[in-house]
Amino acid sequence: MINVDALTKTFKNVQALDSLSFQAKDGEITGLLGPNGAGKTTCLRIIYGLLQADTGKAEIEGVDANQNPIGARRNLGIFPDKFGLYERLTVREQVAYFAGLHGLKSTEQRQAVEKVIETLDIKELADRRTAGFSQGQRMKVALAQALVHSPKHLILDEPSRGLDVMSTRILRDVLREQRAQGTCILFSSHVMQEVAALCDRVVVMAKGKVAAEGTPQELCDMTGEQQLEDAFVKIIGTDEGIAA
Ligand SMILES: Nc1ncnc2c1ncn2[C@@H]1O[C@H](COP(=O)(O)OP(=O)(O)OP(=O)(O)O)[C@@H](O)[C@H]1O
Repeated sequence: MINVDALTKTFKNVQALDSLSFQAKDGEITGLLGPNGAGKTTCLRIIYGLLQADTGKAEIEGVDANQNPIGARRNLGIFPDKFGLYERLTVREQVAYFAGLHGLKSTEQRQAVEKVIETLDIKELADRRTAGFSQGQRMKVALAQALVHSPKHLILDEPSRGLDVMSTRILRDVLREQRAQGTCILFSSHVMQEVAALCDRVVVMAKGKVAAEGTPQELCDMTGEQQLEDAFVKIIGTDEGIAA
């Protein structure tokens, strides 16, 4: 489980997070939905230990991400907002490198790399260097890096940005498979269809706070709307920055 407890973060005079609290449970896909600038990336970066919160804490399976980032990351697969790939490495080398960072060695590492290459159906890419890869191909490599150590928690920042329909479907299938295996999945998005299609629970964020949370049906019920899109607009007070 991921537990976000009263996180605050200020950049100079911008309050990015304002006492943000929510939980993402195992075996569920939790969507962090909010307009541009709502604080989604800031929140995810604190969870994966890249940023220090001013106050509050983020815990992965009870491990504090700020106090023990290495311990927290052991349990975490990260699909970051900018996936920098090592363009001189082949896909296989790259995924193996990440497996190594997570402590997988020799046979165990080789098996994990081959397994994730097979799961994501990227055998044809495996021995190519990633320089010049398309957005969808880069996404698959980033996903392979995130999954290679079979993490119990998976965090994805705007995972379907720039992807075509086929790549988006592959991504969704992988996330559903991971959920079926009990993985705790947290992803951010400002695309409503994506959230509606995938999420068990939605945390609607605006101005660094939780504006509402619940299942898509609960969000409709609490706003008296039939369509999720209308519910979101009512909760946030505007449709600016949210994509249908
Ligand atoms: N390093 C930084 N320095 C200054 N301001 C920052 C920094 N990182 C984030 N911010 C500000 O904090 C606020 C929240 O940004 P954040 O990137 O977390 O939002 P977001 O919900 O992920 O937005 P988007 O959907 O546009 O990616 C914004 O006002 C942003 O400009």
